[in-house]
Amino acid sequence: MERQNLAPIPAAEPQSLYSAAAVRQLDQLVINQQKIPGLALMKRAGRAAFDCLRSRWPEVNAIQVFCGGGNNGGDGYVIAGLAAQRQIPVTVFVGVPVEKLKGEALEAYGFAEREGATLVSTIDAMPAAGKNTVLVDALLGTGFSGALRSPVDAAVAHINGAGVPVLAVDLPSGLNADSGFAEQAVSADVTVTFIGRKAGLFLGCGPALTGDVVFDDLGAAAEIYPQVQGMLLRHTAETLARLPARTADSYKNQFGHVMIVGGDHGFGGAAMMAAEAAARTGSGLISLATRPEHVVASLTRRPEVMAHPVVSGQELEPLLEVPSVIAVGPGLGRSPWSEQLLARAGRAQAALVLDADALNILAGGRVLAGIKRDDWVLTPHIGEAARLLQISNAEVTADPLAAARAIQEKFSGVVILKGAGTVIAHRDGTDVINTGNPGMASGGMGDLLTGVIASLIGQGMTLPAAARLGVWLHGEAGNCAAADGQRGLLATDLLPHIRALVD
Ligand SMILES: NC(=O)C1=CN([C@@H]2O[C@H](COP(=O)(O)OP(=O)(O)OC[C@H]3O[C@@H](n4cnc5c(N)ncnc54)[C@H](O)[C@@H]3O)[C@@H](O)[C@H]2O)[C@H](O)CC1
Ligand SMILES: [K+]
Repeated sequence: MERQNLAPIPAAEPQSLYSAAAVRQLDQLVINQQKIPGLALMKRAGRAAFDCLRSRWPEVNAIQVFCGGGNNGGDGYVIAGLAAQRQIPVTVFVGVPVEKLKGEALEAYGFAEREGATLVSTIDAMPAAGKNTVLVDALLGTGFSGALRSPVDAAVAHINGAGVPVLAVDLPSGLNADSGFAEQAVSADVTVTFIGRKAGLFLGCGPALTGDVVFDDLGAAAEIYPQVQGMLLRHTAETLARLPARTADSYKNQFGHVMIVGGDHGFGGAAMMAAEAAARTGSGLISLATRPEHVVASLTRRPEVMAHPVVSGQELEPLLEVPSVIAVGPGLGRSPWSEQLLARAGRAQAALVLDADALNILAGGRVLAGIKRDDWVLTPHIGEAARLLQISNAEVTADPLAAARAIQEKFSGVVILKGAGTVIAHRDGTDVINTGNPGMASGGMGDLLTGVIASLIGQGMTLPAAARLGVWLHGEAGNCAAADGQRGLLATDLLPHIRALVD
């Protein structure tokens, strides 16, 4: 089926993510072009955070602010001054001696002092946190780098051990603004971030550390944003409207033909799961090329799926002309049989989705060596990404954006690097989708995602749009299925929710 050349779907309310460097550029543009001085920005930041604190914890009767030596600390001093002005008892941990403070941070320190905040220079001088105490983490923001140095590390541990609500200013201290990597970091109930949403808030450890993310543009004008490069678009959802509508005269071919290739000895379930996910996402025709022993099971479980027994790549060849998209990988394994199937499918005309062991075989460099395709989607998790790049898992986790882009450069196509925040790298840029939940870290979830994405491509979406919508659908279905608890969540629990979301 000729894939309709659908224009990329305009994402619903795309929210932009930025690196720390890009936010500093935005900062400077606001100061220079809008003539808003840095101190005014700091006061707005402090005010935004303070107002968020009061609205979230109206019964607060004591505030403890932990200030670092930079402008993140400066924001903290503004918060302390505002609290003191309103007779809320406030104690500030002055993390860096006042003689080392400079510029706006020093002015903000003077504001807190004049308004009567209690300033202490050691952690153990901080009062015990009572029931209605709220802690404010203003230690580190976008200026953080490297491992936490003293006394910030002790302050972070103290905050995390206090057992009372925590508001993080701009970023939870210890979280890398670009990658979401964190070794030791504040765990917050809410993070108030300014001017630009940092990518790290939605990647890696970010979602687990930020609590709710509240954004305040501090008055930055809309025309400031397009001037900054390196925008990462965070799509909360592609509009579903562009999927072909199912009308009375629809015919099954119109919704694409997906073929799943996989299911080596003992792994037939994974392949069938992907086939079922494609069916639930709305594909008209689904076929499965798998080991003969899985054909009967497949036919009994899903008679709608056309199961083909294949014992070699040669047998697979003639089947490859028919589908509009082929997903290779669910339960594929790494046997000679597996390699033969990938070698053939990898050169088929149809668009491809490669997952799981198809990626591990590709990483081995013997099968499809050197091949690059614009019309394939690779869906590695951290370990598969590390193998594709021949680097360590830790290096991938340290900078998922860079890893996803590196894979895209090496193999072309669209790369979905799965994680707490999922990164989608493609020719025109990078998207981050943060949805799903920890309950989804169980077997079969990846097989489902493969089937969903293959189905959306088969229904005519462009590969980047199918990747964005597929990741979002998969995560949202996981959230719906986990409504009554994440423990024991099974991949098959998502299937009815996928169907409901696309309907
Ligand atoms: N445009 C905006 O987003 C606005 C941001 N504001 C706030 O300013 C900070 C960025 O301030 P900056 O001074 O550049 O950096 P930080 O305060 O985040 O940190 C620098 C501070 O921290 C020390 N430090 C760095 N790494 C470590 C480490 N590993 N261990 C210990 N200490 C470390 C460094 O020595 C400095 O003392 C931004 O996040 C916002 O909160 C503006 O106020 C409003 C507009
Ligand atoms: K902070």
